[in-house]
Amino acid sequence: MNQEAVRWEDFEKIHVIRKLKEIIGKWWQVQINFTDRKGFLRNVPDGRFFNPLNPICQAIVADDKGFSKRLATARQTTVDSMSSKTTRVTRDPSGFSVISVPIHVNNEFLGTVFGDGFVVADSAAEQKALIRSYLERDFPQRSDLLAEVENLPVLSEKELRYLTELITLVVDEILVMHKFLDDEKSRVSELSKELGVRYGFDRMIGKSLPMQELYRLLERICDSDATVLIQGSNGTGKELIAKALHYNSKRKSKKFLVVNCGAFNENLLESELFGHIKGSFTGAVKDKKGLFEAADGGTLFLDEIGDTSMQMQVKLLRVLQEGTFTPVGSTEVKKSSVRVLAATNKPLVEMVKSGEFREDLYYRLNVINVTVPMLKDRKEDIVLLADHFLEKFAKNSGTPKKKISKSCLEKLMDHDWPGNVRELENEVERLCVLAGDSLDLNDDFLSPRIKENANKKYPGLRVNGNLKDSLESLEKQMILDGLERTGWNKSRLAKELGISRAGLITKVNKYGLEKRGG
Ligand SMILES: Nc1ncnc2c1ncn2[C@@H]1O[C@H](COP(=O)(O)OP(=O)(O)OP(=O)(O)O)[C@@H](O)[C@H]1O
Repeated sequence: MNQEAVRWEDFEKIHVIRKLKEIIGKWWQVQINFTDRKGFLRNVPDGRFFNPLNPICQAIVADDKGFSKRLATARQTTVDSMSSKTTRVTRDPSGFSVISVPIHVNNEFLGTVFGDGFVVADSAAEQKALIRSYLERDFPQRSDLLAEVENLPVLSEKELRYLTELITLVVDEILVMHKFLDDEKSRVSELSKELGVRYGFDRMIGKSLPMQELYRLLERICDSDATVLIQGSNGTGKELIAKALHYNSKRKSKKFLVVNCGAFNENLLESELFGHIKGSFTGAVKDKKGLFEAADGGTLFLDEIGDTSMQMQVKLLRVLQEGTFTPVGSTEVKKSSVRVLAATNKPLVEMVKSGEFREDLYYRLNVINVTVPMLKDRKEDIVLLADHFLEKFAKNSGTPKKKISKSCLEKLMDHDWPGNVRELENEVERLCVLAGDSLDLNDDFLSPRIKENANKKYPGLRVNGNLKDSLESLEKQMILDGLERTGWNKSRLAKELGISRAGLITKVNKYGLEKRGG
């Protein structure tokens, strides 16, 4: 796959990485996290989790200012690691040691494996003093924390080497995973055979565990005549599943017909499903076959079944139980051998309880239940799906296939996709259209809600409201972080920020960032 995303969430699922993190935490109370190429901490549940064994670090991240300092340290360390290619052990402004090992895949910098919350033997006394004064200044009420300074893990040179080795093992695991991803596409068929992994069923795409289970279920039920109830949120692929069931069944040479039960009023739906005879109502100028008759021998897909009235539910029950129905205005009982598939995004069980849906019909429909997972619960499918939609767009528009940038794909992975696969399909199409002739799809073209959502994960960056306020808040944050990082060395920071020292001093005064007590 030439455009794999960095799958930060998946790193946590790798057994070896989990074990290594556990060991590092247990031995040295060092919390291992990942930073992306911009230095943002990833996979930090709730944004704040920190090694519970280290009470000082816990207190720091629970405090807004302390947490933002930690983020600033992670950011700066990552930026410094970008060009170094080697492990860096540095110190954050509060006195703790920080270790970061860069992750490079195919010469591309992806981010770092980042650890903090310890001190090193050589400078332990000096670091502890710094930490004490930091705690006294920022946590004046927490004298208990001062006592904990003595319990902080002090790493000897040898231990630091071990720690580096263990973190490098974490990086190695990540590289192995990326290698696997790169090779993945070319090995799809081989893998399918070796591991029994399915990348699709009919035109359905997805290789996540829930989709694998779904394919297995579909395989087992496609040839049966039993009614199937397909449940899932909007855009999860219910209709696609219904089609796949039909075209993989012995009925495939017969018709597959779809009716959206929510789109008709009671009378029209009845006529649509069962047909009518001429003159049975105004506008019935000739006899019309209903879908149950037209789909005889094939499959009828009743979409939005949760939207049908109680009267219609009685009629549906009859045709499902007896295979018979009567066209509107007729007395003739007709027979049909149709396989019925029904779908809904409504909670039918609840509706049965509240009396809005007939229990007998529910059981009659739900002989086999297929529940389609939401896209946010199978994010590993996003890459494959996006690739599939890029290919589809290229084919339909007769243009070369475009490529989604890594950072853009990362944002797609961060989004929760309330509209599921349909929303993703629309987003990829939008990206392709907005990119015009360009083959590279980058963040600029993403929908604002997806961009915003990604930014929300990074505290400190405001993306809504007044532009001037947002820029000022970002400027203030950058200056504060920089001052702390450089130990209030304004000349150095001014140089780093690319502004004059006088300009920096004006801004420091404007934002009231003068060092307290200094
Ligand atoms: N697993 C998948 N692989 C490829 N395309 C998919 C997949 N799931 C959904 N799609 C595509 O996403 C779009 C929405 O799917 P579909 O209409 O089947 O969803 P639905 O659950 O029936 O939606 P609704 O509840 O809104 O009717 C379609 O274009 C479909 O082809």
